[in-house]
Amino acid sequence: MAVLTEDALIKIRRDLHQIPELALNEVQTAAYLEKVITSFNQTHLEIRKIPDLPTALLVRIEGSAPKRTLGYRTDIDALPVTEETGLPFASKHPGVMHACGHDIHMTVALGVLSYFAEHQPTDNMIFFFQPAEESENGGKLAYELGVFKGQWRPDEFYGLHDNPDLPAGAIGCRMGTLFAGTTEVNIDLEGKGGHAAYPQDANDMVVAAAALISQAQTIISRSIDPIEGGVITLGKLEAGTIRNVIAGHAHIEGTIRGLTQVMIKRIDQRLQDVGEGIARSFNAKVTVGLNQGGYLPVENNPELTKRFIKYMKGNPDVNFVETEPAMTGEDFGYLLSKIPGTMFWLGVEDDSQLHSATLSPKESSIEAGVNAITGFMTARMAE
Ligand SMILES: CC(=O)N[C@@H](CCC[C@H](N)C(=O)O)C(=O)O
Repeated sequence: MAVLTEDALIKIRRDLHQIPELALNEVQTAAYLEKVITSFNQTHLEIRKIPDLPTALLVRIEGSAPKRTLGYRTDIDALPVTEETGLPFASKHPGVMHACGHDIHMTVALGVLSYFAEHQPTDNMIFFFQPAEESENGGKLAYELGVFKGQWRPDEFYGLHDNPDLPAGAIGCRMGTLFAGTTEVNIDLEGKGGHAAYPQDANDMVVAAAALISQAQTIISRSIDPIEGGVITLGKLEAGTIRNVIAGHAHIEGTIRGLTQVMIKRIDQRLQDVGEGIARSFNAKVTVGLNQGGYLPVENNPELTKRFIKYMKGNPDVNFVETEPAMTGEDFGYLLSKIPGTMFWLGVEDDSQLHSATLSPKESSIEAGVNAITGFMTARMAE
């Protein structure tokens, strides 16, 4: 296969959209990606699998006169969301959806890869198709497995995230922090179940969980500098079995966001404090589990990002938008803490937010993204 045309890219995106898989289970997705990649010109290309991270794929293209190795990363996992777009190519996997646009990310990466497979780059290139961005820290897992060593270590790493708030095909970026760091939150409350009619003999964890959730929201409004900001979202609550049994257990899952490690640690500590307070006041056992894993703030490298922005601003075919930091998280933050690089947005123009069941990115963004990235990589290699 030659360089992917716009029609081919859209077909690939729709195929991938129909087979979304959760973190570390991206088996069909990885097989599909491999099939597409093996259809490219293989002359200078090497595909590598990682036995301990079996849904990851790495591709190396040998440069003709390499001065460096350029890395490009895409995430490949999906979310436990039931799709409500009504599209003819909607998810075929019940309860799972590419609701964060990773189908777009993968397709753009394949488009860029197809170009350089056909037009040998001067620098070496590494493409990393990364499992488990939404949870489970795929980037960190790969790094800790020693994947990026020797000829597989990029000198610089680039990656994108789609953005429904930007016009289709626009490139958004900023110097400094692009995305927040996050902490995954798991809270368990243990009390005593009982009959609905006899609360005095039980210890109701629905009421304790409700109090904890309300108090947690005061952390941001009362303990955090409003100029700096932060987020606590508790997105999942499980408790009880039936209306007339007092629940003796509740489970809460959520996420904390801050633009600096200091801020994240401060919010983490305050949530621990709230958990201890609820334990005392409800005579319950409260376990607050906090795990940042690889979701460090996404810090763009100053030198490389300056070059990136200069290229995008100077390219008349690119609609470049200087963006504000966002509270979205990304485990690319971990890889950028080890290898310098730049993360940026690709506009996909949609009324629905990321992670929503109706997200429907504009497909014209794909070819625009491929062209902008291919152009940037080519220009970078000429420096
Ligand atoms: C771009 C995006 O939506 N990323 C996810 C990353 C998840 C981080 C982690 N699992 C957490 O939930 O804290 C996001 O939710 O921002």
